[in-house]
Amino acid sequence: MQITAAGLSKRFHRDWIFRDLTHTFEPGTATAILGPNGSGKSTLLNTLSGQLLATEGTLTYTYQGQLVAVEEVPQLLAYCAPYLELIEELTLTELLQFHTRFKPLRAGLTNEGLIERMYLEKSRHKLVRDFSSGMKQRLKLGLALYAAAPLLLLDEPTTNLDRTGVEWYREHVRATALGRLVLISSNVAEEYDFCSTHLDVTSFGVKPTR
Ligand SMILES: Nc1ncnc2c1ncn2[C@@H]1O[C@H](COP(=O)(O)OP(=O)(O)OP(=O)(O)O)[C@@H](O)[C@H]1O
Repeated sequence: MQITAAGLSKRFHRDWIFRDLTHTFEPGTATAILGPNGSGKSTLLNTLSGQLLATEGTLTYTYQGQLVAVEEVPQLLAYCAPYLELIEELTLTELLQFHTRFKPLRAGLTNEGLIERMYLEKSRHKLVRDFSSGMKQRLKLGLALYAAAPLLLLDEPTTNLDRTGVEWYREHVRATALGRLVLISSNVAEEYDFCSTHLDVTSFGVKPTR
């Protein structure tokens, strides 16, 4: 998946959140979107993925050499963010059965295989409502990282994770980033230190890290 932004700007009411981003997010690359609280990282992530309408500028999406209409982007993306909710009335097994019907897992991975990768075997039949906040975050991340989607969006991915959870995230994000376009909104270096590009939402100074 490739996203090309030209003069991209977003305003809420009278406030410009970001202005004039011109940048191509290349397939197979990972970009960290950085900036202090309230600077517009989540807004940029949601605008780039077509979930929020830009105030000015254009976005062009391509996948495997074909233009993609903005309406088709949701089918191609996997998203993990603190403000996205899980269906808490389902057990883990039920939730995976439901979720993977419209967001399939990558080839060769079964629901049971994903449960094992998330180390949630003992919670197969537990209601998601009764998961700890760290278990919920691991589940949200597992669903996004292991979805068969060429665009991966992660907003504050280690929210609620303990040390073991952070290490789990670091291992699995690297294992699943290959070949995808990955965008990570973050303030925590260990969430994005593998990213090849850093994009500061307050300045749009785009700099490669290596
Ligand atoms: N729907 C909305 N209507 C009006 N203002 C909004 C809306 N969504 C976000 N904002 C404002 O846009 C600004 C940027 O918010 P955003 O959530 O994108 O920042 P952020 O950098 O992701 O913050 P954080 O690091 O705290 O998650 C904030 O001032 C916020 O209040």
